[in-house]
Amino acid sequence: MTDDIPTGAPAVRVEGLWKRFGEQVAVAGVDLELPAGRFVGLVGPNGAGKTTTLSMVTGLLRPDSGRVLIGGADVWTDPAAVKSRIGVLPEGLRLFERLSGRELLGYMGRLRGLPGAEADKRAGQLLDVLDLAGARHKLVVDYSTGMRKKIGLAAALLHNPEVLFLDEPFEGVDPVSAQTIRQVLERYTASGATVVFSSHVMELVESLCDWVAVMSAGRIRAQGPLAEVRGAAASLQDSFLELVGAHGRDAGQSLDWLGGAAR
Ligand SMILES: Nc1ncnc2c1ncn2[C@@H]1O[C@H](COP(=O)(O)OP(=O)(O)OP(=O)(O)O)[C@@H](O)[C@H]1O
Repeated sequence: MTDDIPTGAPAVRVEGLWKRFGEQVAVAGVDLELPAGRFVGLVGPNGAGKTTTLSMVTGLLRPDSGRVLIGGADVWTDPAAVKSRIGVLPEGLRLFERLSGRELLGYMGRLRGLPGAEADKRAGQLLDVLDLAGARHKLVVDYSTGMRKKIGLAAALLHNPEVLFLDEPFEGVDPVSAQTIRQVLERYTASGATVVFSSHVMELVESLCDWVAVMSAGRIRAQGPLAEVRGAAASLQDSFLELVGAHGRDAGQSLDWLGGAAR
């Protein structure tokens, strides 16, 4: 992995994206240019606008204004061209709860236009790799949080998309499965595909991503190669706290009633 500036067309281009919910401006003019073949981390504090941005970028939520291009196709004017190119694991993913894991993947593969035999083959392979083979006949409604993340990831990967968008993909996933997911995603980006994922876990982003966008209060505060965004800071965490203005914030000192000594 290198930190050079990309020369090819970006995998994802976002121009002037805005979204308001009543009085609340959730996304306030976001511009992004994400190069192909990168592992991109979108980081920001709670309420920064990450989920809202990813929802608009993946065609799940209509922006108030702005434009999103994926592989040159406009998400909102040419959705069919975009949908076949992307895989999405959204926050609070809704699944077909009354299907088993195996049935769900077979069905999703067919929905994505794969021939039945190919859909079933890929479904079986993904269930094996993600350690869900033992639960393939269990109904999705009975899956744990981590299992739901993994089956959602499998569904997003089935059609081998060019760009994969993942909202907090490691939340609720055990360390062994997290390592597997990591390896699957690293292999996927090494072949030229792009992963864009949101996370609060800076160490994870620092160890996985080679490109980072930092968001706070609806705006992008920094974006670029990991080393550039980290700058002179000791860690991405330090640079993040600096960028979102969290250094020097009351870290609980005012809660003088809290703790055994105060009793
Ligand atoms: N459907 C909605 N209706 C009203 N306000 C919303 C809605 N969705 C998001 N918001 C507001 O928009 C802002 C951005 O929310 P968003 O979920 O995009 O942030 P986030 O960065 O993903 O946060 P987190 O890390 O906590 O998941 C927040 O202030 C949130 O309250």
